[in-house]
Amino acid sequence: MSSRAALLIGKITHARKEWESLSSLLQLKEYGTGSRQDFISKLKGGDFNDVVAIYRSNDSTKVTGPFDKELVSSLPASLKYICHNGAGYDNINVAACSERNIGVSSTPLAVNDSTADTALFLMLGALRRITIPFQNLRAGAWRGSNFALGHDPKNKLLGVLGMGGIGQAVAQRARAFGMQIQYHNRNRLPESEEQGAKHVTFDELMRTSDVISLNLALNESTRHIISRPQFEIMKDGVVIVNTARGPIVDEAALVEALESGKVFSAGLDVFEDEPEIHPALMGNENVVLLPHVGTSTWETQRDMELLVLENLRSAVEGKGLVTPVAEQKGK
Ligand SMILES: NC(=O)c1ccc[n+]([C@@H]2O[C@H](COP(=O)([O-])OP(=O)(O)OC[C@H]3O[C@@H](n4cnc5c(N)ncnc54)[C@H](O)[C@@H]3O)[C@@H](O)[C@H]2O)c1
Repeated sequence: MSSRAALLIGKITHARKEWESLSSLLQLKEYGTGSRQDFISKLKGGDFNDVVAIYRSNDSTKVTGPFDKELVSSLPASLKYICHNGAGYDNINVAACSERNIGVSSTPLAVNDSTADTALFLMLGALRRITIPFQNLRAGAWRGSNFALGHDPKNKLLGVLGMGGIGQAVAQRARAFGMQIQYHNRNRLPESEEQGAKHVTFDELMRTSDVISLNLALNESTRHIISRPQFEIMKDGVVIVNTARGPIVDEAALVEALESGKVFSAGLDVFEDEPEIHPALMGNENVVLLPHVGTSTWETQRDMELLVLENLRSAVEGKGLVTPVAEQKGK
């Protein structure tokens, strides 16, 4: 039996067999449930001293809390890789991991289709202000007295902020609905990959888009990147779709912009203080709300788990991580 171990934090639901097959390479340990305090005391007590790679499930932040500086500094010296299940990894302090030479991977690509499908679902729902007839029908009022006409996506200008894997999948789908596409990204895409989408400045995207889809990662420079000054310059009647991360939008400013009519409607899968939802969003029938279910399909959940395991296997076999996080690419 190998003296090296892998540690699963949280659960694997769809690729259990594939996880167990790693036992030919490594000893397999698990920390399924517990508390941050208990986890840290096990780390300090040496229970995981032979662990070279961690599989970190998406929901395990509920068990251990974020992998912040404190937790990263308690990880065993043997640890070389953290393979995280999730495209967003804002609950891992990557700089602290890099300082300790710990490689971190996430699960981009696998999430693109289901998250983009969710964005389109929210966009179409928001354009139609679908919450109103949804609620009225279930209340036995058929369309209801407050029912009003919505808007078509056709010929509208969609602004994609963050043209990575999900942003591109959103653009591809929106094109099929007859939308024009413009985008702003940290780095402009090669022209061959733009598929007709126009690269514009952040300001131009804010000023001219009919619908704005948020598809960028959350970090210190993108927190509240959409706040009062941005709402002020947007077109009257703009539609906002957020499937990225809640804190990218200043939620209080969004509430004001919805209440003033500046924003026609919003489709939100993510919130600033999940699972708490701003009461003014909850009470606003012009908002379509989902409880962070962007990747909640059988196919995508399995693909994500398999990609975490692919990263873990490749890393422990000495071939490096397959999908390292952006901050560590090329290292
Ligand atoms: N709702 C969900 O369930 C769900 C599912 C998957 C991912 N997400 C979120 O979606 C985000 C995007 O995922 P992805 O896989 O497309 O990531 P990605 O890394 O492929 O794309 C993000 C893009 O944003 C760009 N970017 C970063 N900072 C920017 C800035 N300040 N201005 C403009 N562009 C900027 C990057 O250059 C990159 O092209 C993730 O970080 C995650 O938080 C949410």
